[in-house]
Amino acid sequence: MSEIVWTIAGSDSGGGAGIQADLQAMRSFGVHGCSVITALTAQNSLGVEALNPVDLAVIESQLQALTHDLRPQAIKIGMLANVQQIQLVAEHLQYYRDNWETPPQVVYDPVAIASSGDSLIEEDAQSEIADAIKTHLLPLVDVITPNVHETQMLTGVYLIGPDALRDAAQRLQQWGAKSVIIKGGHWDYPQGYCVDFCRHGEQEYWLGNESVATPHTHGTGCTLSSVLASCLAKGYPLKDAFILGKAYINAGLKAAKRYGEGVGPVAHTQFPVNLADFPQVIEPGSWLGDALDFDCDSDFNYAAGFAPCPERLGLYAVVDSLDWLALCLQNGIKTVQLRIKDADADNLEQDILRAIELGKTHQAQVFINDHWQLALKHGAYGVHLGQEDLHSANLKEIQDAGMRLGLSTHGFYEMLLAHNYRPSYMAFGAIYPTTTKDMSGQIQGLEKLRHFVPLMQPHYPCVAIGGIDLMRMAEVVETGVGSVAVVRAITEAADPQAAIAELQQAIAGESE
Ligand SMILES: Cc1ncc(COP(=O)(O)OP(=O)(O)O)c(N)n1
Ligand SMILES: Cc1ncsc1CCOP(=O)(O)O
Ligand SMILES: [Mg+2]
Repeated sequence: MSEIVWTIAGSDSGGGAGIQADLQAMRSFGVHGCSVITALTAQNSLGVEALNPVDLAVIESQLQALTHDLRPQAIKIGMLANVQQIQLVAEHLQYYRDNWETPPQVVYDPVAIASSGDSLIEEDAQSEIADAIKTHLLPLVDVITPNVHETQMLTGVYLIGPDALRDAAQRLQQWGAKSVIIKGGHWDYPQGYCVDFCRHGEQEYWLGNESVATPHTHGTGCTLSSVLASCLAKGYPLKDAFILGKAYINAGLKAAKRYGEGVGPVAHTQFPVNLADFPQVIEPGSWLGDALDFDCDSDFNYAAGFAPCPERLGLYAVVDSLDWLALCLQNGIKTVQLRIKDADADNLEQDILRAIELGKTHQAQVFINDHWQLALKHGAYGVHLGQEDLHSANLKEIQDAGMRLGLSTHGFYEMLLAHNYRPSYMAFGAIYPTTTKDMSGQIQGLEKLRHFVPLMQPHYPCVAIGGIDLMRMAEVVETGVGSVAVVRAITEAADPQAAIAELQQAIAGESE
């Protein structure tokens, strides 16, 4: 545990929301949570009996103590009971931004109404509070996570459909929030589903799943924003944090129990491990995409379910020439990819044709990178595509031809997006830094690979790629991944044949 996350929020005497939920969620994601308490709410499962805002001087002293030591990578802000508290917290955030070398990422959950329906802000000052949030806080916020009611309160936009969510999110961005996640828990659109929307800069992400049938939803908003802050502190991209937050909430709702006579708390479980808890990435052309009226390009070629390939692909050589491909096959590698990045290469079609033939001669799985039309034309065993190819390649034709489809993924969001297509295998990368390709900002590391493999390997062969060599093979294989793809470990080896033999041994677990 090396990352620190602060929660600046209210205490919930009932133990289901506020600081009490935040610290539990942070613990589940392996970060150290610190707290700055803004109010001592008196509440139970039936409702809020008193707000009891904490004096500004007491909030200030907590912030000072944490500023002197325990500086955070991320801050989650929850209940701020009045305009003065908003101003004080904003002043601090501005100070961190101006004076700290690495200012923390700020996630703001603008808690206004508890799940019981009771107000969590001083009611007679609602419009002043909304103004103070917009003027002072939003310019300093990285991610704001309002629910439907809070979105309407802040923007005045009535959320009748997806375009209204887009509009409201853009307004919040215009007031300064870099990213907006609108939680659809109360939206029920389409009926029976929980759809959440994220606008990150200009990008849009929609996640959905069937609503979990439980009345015990207290603390879901606090929990989601705490998971987001924890994941951002760990360096995850927002879209991956969004996925994990939703999966954690779904698991918590399924495990939620009744305490008291009213609305029980969402349960706190662990880093999500069950695929069934993960949301669906909603794409145009999918059932949920249609239900939400997403524009769908006429040439969108959605296809799901591709021909299978062996469950464990073993050592997977990725090479850029026919000579290398032949050498790998001659030395017993059964999975090889021809990755020629120059689309105008003189002999491109000839090389692809020959690679396909060589694969057949050696009874090996030869995948063609990028050039899916030529792969189709010449009957390749399979193609390997990146996520950016998904909307341009003719997936239906690839599927109909019985050709295998391998897909690249970089993180949890892309993993779930790839899952929509039920590919033949899924690749995760880059596990380590590599000089073969610019993967800056996309290094996954072993910790994430340890999460990807148990989630996806029951459904697809999984491949680890990026910066893997003989030295690192043992720790990669230890994750359980059934295939390891390498470029330089073979092509830059002093003795490539010997390197292939050693890599094969290591992947089979036979090395010392
Ligand atoms: C096995 C395997 N995994 C990932 C990749 C990367 O593919 P892609 O994202 O299409 O990027 P380019 O290779 O085209 O640069 C791969 N080639 N093979
Ligand atoms: C093509 C690709 N995709 C993700 S990492 C990578 C390159 C892997 O090369 P190396 O094994 O030399 O690090
Ligand atoms: Mg590619």
